[in-house]
Amino acid sequence: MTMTISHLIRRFGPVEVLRGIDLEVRKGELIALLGPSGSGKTTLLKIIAGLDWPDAGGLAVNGQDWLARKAQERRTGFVFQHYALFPHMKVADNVAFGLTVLPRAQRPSAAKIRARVEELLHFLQIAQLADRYPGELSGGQRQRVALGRALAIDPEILLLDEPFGALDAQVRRDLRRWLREVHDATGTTTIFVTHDQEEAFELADRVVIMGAGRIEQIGHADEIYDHPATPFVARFLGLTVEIPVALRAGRAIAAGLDTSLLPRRAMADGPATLFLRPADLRPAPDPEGTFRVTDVSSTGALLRIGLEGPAGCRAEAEVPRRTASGLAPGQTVRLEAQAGQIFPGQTHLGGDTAAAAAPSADRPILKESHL
Ligand SMILES: Nc1ncnc2c1ncn2[C@@H]1O[C@H](COP(=O)(O)OP(=O)(O)OP(=O)(O)O)[C@@H](O)[C@H]1O
Repeated sequence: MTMTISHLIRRFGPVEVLRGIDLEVRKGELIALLGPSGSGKTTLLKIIAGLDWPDAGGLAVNGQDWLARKAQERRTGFVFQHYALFPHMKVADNVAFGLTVLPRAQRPSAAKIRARVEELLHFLQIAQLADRYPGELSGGQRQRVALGRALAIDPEILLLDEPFGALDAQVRRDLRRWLREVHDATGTTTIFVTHDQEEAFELADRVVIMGAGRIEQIGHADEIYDHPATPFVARFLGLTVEIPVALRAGRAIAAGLDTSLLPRRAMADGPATLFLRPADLRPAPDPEGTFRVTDVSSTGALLRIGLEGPAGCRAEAEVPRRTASGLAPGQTVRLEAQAGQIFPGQTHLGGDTAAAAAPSADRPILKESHL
């Protein structure tokens, strides 16, 4: 199955919650929709499932218009964060449910349903839970059962909305690996919503980053991590330090900032902003330095160094505690950028003032290349 989403728009009153979504999902793919709360991920998933309808745009599966079909006619499997399994039904009956309510003409015989459920429970490694009630399961076990229930009908597409969101970190990690194995074995095209970057990057074939109703970037985890397409994506991925620079012949230049480790960029000269992770900024004591340490705090392994630079520019560096000597409040330092991304325009003083902060759809995405 191939899904084509074209220029989908959804408004709630005056608010445009989906602002023109274009996305092609390929057969057998596991796609993660990643974005902050309120970016429209769940709304998009609900439209795909037929639980909500767009104001404009198209949704086609294998070339057929899915917006003309009711939810029951789409054969989607849906798993929510808090999936309400039927509490009065045993696990096996919960998993069988979708098959038992099929129209008579499509419904398998009782024996076939039993065999299918047994096979699925074994496959999902929850056969030992078959006779338990949902109230007798852990959160992780419940989500495995919920996935079994969604898979029982052999869905065209599996939609998962933060399915592990309510579980603790270790269980989440285990379930993530398990889900990837299940996906690889079934080949079911899957869309997975999360706001957890690690989860999206580890699980998905392709990650779709959403911000405020728009797709900001689509790509493989490594590609997005190494080359965030917009300032929004950069910030979302933790490049929270923004230093105003001048671009000259592809180099970022700022007083007291060594950028010689950064590759040259094929970008026009002019004002720009260097985005970095705090761990990629190395401060070194220097009486001539243009940045001043404002505060130092320790996490045990790391020191967090607050910095203030020219024109009130604020930055934060994170350095291994054992390697950081002489960094105390009041000390002037020079900075070395070990990695970072450059976007045109300046966002200095924390204000989103220029091109660098404008929504991506309003300006072309710059392709960066190493000269
Ligand atoms: N039925 C509704 N009526 C009005 N506004 C809605 C409705 N459903 C969603 N919204 C709004 O649409 C926006 C997008 O919501 P959505 O649930 O799709 O975001 P999300 O990215 O899934 O967020 P989260 O990660 O918190 O679930 C939010 O601002 C939300 O308040």
